[in-house]
Amino acid sequence: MKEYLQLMQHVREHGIKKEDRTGTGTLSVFGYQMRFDLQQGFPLVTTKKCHLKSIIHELLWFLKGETNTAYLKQHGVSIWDEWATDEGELGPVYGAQWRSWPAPDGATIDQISQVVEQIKTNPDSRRLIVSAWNPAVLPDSSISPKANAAKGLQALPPCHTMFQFYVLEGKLSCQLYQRSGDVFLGVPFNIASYALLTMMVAQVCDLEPGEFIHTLGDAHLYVNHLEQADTQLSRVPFARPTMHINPQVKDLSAFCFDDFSLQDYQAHPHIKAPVAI
Ligand SMILES: Nc1nc(=O)c2c([nH]1)NC[C@@H]1CN(c3ccc(C(=O)N[C@@H](CCC(=O)O)C(=O)O)cc3)CN21
Ligand SMILES: O=c1ccn([C@H]2C[C@H](O)[C@@H](COP(=O)(O)O)O2)c(=O)[nH]1
Repeated sequence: MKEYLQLMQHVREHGIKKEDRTGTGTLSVFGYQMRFDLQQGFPLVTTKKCHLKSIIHELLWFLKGETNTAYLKQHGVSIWDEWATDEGELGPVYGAQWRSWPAPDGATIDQISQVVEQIKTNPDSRRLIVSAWNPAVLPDSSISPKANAAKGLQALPPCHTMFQFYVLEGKLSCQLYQRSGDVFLGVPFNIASYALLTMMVAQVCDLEPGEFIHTLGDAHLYVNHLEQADTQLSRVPFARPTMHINPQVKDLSAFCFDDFSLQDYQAHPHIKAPVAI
């Protein structure tokens, strides 16, 4: 995972001090791209142990179209708790926009089913896009994430805002535009999550996985993550692990946690860091 370490090194060296919504302060760069060939192993960061269980459950939760943390809680995943109301509501975040984007006539649009159908029937299309960025439900930035969720708005505007698929020579690639990336905590999750999504969509469309291309807007290291970043930068990455997916699943909505198994994941010890709220 040298690609990830290069991003971290780049932000550490060239990032400029920038204030942010959370009041923490960051080192920030604008615009950065990484490419991961999914035929060369699964891109899970190895310079700190990453909690793949949380990543898989979060992705399955998005795909179920859910926006309440109840499913995550049931599976011991707490990464969204800080932004949710006491009832677990996050407002219409990713799951809602992916699977039930509200149309003007009152109907809802299942962007995920539509894009899978298009990949199968019209693979040369240049319109294979899913967007989570819906200006009608963006939060009011003068109130807290929880207060927004209580009002039926998104607790946080989507960070992974839109992704596009591309089919060439039997391989499926995916490019994500992420408007804002917390390089230490969020980005390792985002890379693994979209790599997995690409593999799952490839399998249900009878394609091989190609590349995952990760394009970042504001890529930042929070100033209270610098020591942790330096520890990581002093470590040498291990070879990538391999992800096995149950080959029998041919419907994107039918995947469950036990359909995934990661092999040969060798990683340096976990590094703790506080999350900026
Ligand atoms: N500041 C910030 N960074 C993020 O990455 C982030 C947000 N806010 N808000 C919304 C979601 C929630 N995500 C999160 C939140 C927490 C962790 C985190 O604390 N990770 C720890 C523990 C992992 C676990 O419990 O499984 C880690 O060491 O990776 C990761 C992603 C990604 N997003
Ligand atoms: O999937 C995610 C979700 C969130 N983040 C990070 C990026 C920022 O540090 C915060 C969101 O704050 P904004 O002020 O809305 O940009 O969360 C991430 O890296 N990945």
